[in-house]
Amino acid sequence: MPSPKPVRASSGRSSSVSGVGSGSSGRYEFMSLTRTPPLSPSSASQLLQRQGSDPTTARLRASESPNRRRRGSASSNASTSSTGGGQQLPEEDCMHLNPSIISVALSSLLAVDLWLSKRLGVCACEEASWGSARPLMKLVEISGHGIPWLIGAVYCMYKSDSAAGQEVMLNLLMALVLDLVLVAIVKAVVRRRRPAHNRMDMFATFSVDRYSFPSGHATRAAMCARFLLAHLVLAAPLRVLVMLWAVFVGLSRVLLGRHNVTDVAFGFFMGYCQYNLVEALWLSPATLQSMMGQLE
Ligand SMILES: CC(C)=CCC/C(C)=C/CC/C(C)=C/COP(=O)(O)O
Repeated sequence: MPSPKPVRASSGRSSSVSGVGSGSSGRYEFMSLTRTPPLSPSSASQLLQRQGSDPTTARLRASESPNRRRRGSASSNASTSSTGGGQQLPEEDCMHLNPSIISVALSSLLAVDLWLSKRLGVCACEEASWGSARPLMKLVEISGHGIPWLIGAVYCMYKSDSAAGQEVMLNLLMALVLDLVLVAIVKAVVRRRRPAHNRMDMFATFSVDRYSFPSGHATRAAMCARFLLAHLVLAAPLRVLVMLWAVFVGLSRVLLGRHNVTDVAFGFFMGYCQYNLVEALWLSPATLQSMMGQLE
């Protein structure tokens, strides 16, 4: 069952077509019009038949010849369902006029998300209300960037003098690469634009990083925090610090205007799940030896 899709009101065709279907149901009639191929005289009359409840359309219908109208209603009766008012509407349009609760809930969530994210973007530029905190936020951004984490993992693996330490760092490296790949895939599929108030002045980004869903910093922060808490022996204050760091990295994405709230929330969720994947794919010395053996 097709569900209503968001309408792009900016295209020239959209605005001219929506003018035909004014009224509260215009949006959904407009949806069905946009799916129709370029209008020929016959398809135009079919479209007009589908606008039965609209006053403008009713006037247009009145100007049609009676013969044509009779033919039209006879053929449409075969494929229509009746409405409460006794009017006949194509089944397709009936479905568009009854958007599911889920799509309404999703649209509302996205509207709240955009509104809240814009309000929270208080460090989006120097002139913003918390603009003076922007340099600090950018430091937090760097602390969650992929490059320092990759360099840090390689350095620690190289410096570690125990096999256990090297194993942990190797798996952290694998986790970081996995995170970059998964985030790039989701960003490329979803293609959600960054907030309009974001300044694209991040260092070292891939082309998919022009998209904002999910936040790569949030996935990395959640995954790395779980990784460090599970594999490093840390005193309680340090454990709290690791968790606070992860939360702050996520929060800073919204304050800097880089992301909407939902990008960060989903990023945290995705990073949390990614850690489970890392555990499942854990590279032990035995696995590594057998992999090396297969390569030789
Ligand atoms: C060695 C190598 C290819 C490193 C690539 C590291 C890199 C450029 C990571 C991208 C990090 C980044 C800017 C992610 C975007 O984060 P969002 O939170 O803005 O989604």
